[in-house]
Amino acid sequence: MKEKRRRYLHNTSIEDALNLFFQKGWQETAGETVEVTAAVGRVTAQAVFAKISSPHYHAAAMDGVAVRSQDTVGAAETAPKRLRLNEQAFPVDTGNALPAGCDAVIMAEDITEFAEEVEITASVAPWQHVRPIGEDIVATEMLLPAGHRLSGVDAGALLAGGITQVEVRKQPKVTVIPTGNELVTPGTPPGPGQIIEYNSTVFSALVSEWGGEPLRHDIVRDNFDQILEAVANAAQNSDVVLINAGSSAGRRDYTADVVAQLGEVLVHGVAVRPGKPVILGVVEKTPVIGVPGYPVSAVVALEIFLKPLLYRLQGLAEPARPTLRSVFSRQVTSPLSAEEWVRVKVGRVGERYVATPLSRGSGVITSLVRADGIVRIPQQKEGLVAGEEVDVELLRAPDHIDRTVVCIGSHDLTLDILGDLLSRTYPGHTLSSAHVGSTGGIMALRRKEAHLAGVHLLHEETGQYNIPFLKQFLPDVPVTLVTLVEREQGLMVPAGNPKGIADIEDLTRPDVSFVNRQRGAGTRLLLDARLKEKGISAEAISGYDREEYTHLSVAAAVAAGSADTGLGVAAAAKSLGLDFIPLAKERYDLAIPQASLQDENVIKLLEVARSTEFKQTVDGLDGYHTDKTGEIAYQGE
Ligand SMILES: Nc1nc2c(c(=O)[nH]1)N[C@H]1C(S)=C(S)[C@@H](COP(=O)(O)OP(=O)(O)OC[C@H]3O[C@@H](n4cnc5c(N)ncnc54)[C@H](O)[C@@H]3O)O[C@H]1N2
Ligand code: MOO
Repeated sequence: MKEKRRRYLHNTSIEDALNLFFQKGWQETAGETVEVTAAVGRVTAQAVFAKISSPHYHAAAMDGVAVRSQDTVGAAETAPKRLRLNEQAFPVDTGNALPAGCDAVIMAEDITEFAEEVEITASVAPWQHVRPIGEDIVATEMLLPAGHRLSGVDAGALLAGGITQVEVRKQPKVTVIPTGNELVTPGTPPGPGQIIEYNSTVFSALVSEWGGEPLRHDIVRDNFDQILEAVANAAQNSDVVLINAGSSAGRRDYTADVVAQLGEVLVHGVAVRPGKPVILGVVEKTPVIGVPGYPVSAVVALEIFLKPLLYRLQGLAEPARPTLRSVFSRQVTSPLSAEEWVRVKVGRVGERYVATPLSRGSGVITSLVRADGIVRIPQQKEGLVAGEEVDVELLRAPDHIDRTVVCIGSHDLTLDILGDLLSRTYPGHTLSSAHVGSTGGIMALRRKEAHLAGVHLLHEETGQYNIPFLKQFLPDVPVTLVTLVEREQGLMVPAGNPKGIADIEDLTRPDVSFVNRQRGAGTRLLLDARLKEKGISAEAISGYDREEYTHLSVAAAVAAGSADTGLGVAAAAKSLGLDFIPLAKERYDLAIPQASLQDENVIKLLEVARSTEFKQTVDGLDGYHTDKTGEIAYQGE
C-alpha cells in the first residue's frame, strides 16, 4: 500500500465509544481447572463448595486437659475438685481431637497436677476451649462465589475445605504488537530519529495488573502487509490484540486500515486528551485496540478501554480508584472538545491537600512516573481555576501523600540528592519538587501550596540574596531561610569554547547568540544585575528575549548549537559536555514559612540537609559549596 495521509479521525465521546465497543457483548473467557496452590490471583469461574468441614472433629482449642463438663460441676475456690487422670481428665494439646465423651478443655494454667489426678477450682461450661466440628467451615457450604479473585486466605480456606483444584477463568491473553520503523529494542543505542521501544513493557505490566496474560510480539515495521499478518495471527491466538502506534493521520499510520481490512473499525478517535486517536475494532470476534504511540496517550486509552474489557472477560466488575478531595493549585485551560486527564502531584500543606499539575505532554512518560493521581477535566469544562476543588483519582496510597514534602520553586540538582537521601534515611518519605523558578516558588508559598520553596534571588540594590524578596512578597508571613548550598553560576559554552567567550561583555558581540531564562528566574535576575553593573543594555544582547525554563534546557540549547551561550550552573554544563566559565557564587536557600517549620516531614528533611552524607555528596559535584549548608540565613518575624 502506498504512503498517504488520511484524515478521518472522529471525536466520539468516551461514553459513546464504550457503548459501541461493549455492544459487541464480549464473552467471559472459558474456565480451566488449576491447583488451588497455584490459583492465587485467578478468578473463580464457578461457585466453590466445601468438601469437608473444618475442623472435621471436635478439637482442643488450648493445651490442658479434656473433661466431661458435668464432672466439673460444683468445683470452686473454696471447694476444689479432683479428677482422675486418663479417666476423667485427658491431657491434650491445642488441635488434638477430644477423647470420646469429652466436651470441654481446661487450660493447663488452671489445674494443679498430682500423680494420678488434677485439681480444679472452677466448674466449666460445655464446649469451653473446644473448636467444634464445622466451627470454621461446614462441608457443603459455599466458600467462594463465581467471579471472585482469589487471595492467599481464599486459597487457604479452599484447602481447609478439602478442595485441591478449582475452576478459574482462563487469563485473557493479550498480544501486544509494537509497530514502527523508528523503534529499536531496549539496549540498542538509538540513532538520530530512533526511539527505544518501551511501550510494550508498559502495556504488558498493565495487562498483568488487570489480570490478563501479556504476549509481547516482536517489533513490526511500518509495512501494511506485515502488520496485517501480525494482527491476523494474534486475533486467532489471543483474546485481545493491542496494536501500538500508527493510530493517527501520519503517512505510515496503518492500524485503522489493517483493522478495517481484517474486520471492523468501531471507533476511530475519542474525545479524550491525551489518547484521542485510539482505534476500537474487532477482528474474528477478537477485540482489537489501536493504541496511540505516545506513552501517556497510550496509558489513558488502555485505562479507558482495555481495563474494563479485561475485567469483563474475567467476569469481574472494574474497581474504582480511591479519590481525594484536593485544591487545584494553578489555572489550566482545557479544550471543550475533549475530557482531559491531568497528571498531578498531591501534597498535604497544612490542612489542605493541594494538587499541582505536572507536564501535560502526551510524550512525557515521567509525568506518570511522578504523578500521585489524575484529575479528569470533563469535556464540557473549559479548564480549572487556581483554588478550585477537585477529586483526584489516586495512583498512590494517601499515607504516601501525607509523608511528602512539597517544594515549589527554582530547581537545583542538589534538591534531587536531598530527596533521594530523605527517602533512604526515612523510607516512605519523599520530596516532591516542582520547578517554576524562584519567584514562582515564593508565590506558591503565598498561596499556601508548598511547604517550602527553593530560591536564589539576587536583589540588585542591596546585593542581598532572597531576604528583600520575602519582605516584599510575603510581608505578613514569617519565613525562615535555610541555606541549602552555594553554587557557581556561569556561562555555558560548547566544549573548547569556539567563540572565545570570556565574560558578560562578550554577550554583546554581534557573532554571539544568547539564550536566557524566564522572567522571575533567579538566574535571570543575576544576569540583569551583572548587566546593570557593567552598564550593558538588554537590547544589546541577541537572544536576551529567548526564554528557557531550566538550567538543563539552556544547556541543551547550547549543546544543540541553537545558541552560543547561556547562564546556568556548572552541573548542567557538565551533564551535556559543555565548558563552563564561572561568573558568580550564589546562595540557594530553602524558604520555609513558620507553619512548615513545625511539620514533622520538613523537620526530617532539614535534618537530612544538615547531615554529613548530604554535604559530602554535594561536595563531590562541580561548582557547589556546602560551608553554609543547613545554616539559618534569615529568620522572619
Ligand atoms: N496530523 C495529525 N497528527 C497527529 C494527530 C492528529 O490528529 N493529526 N494526533 C496526534 C496525537 S493526539 C497523538 S496521541 C499521536 C498518536 O500517534 P500514533 O498513534 O500515530 O503514533 P506514532 O505517530 O507512530 O508515534 C507517536 C510517538 O510515540 C512513539 N512510540 C510509538 N511506539 C512506541 C513504542 N512501542 N515505545 C515507545 N515509543 C513509541 C513514537 O516513536 C512517536 O514518538 O499522533 C499525533 N499526531
Ligand atoms: O491523544 Mo494525543 O494523546 O492528545 O497526544
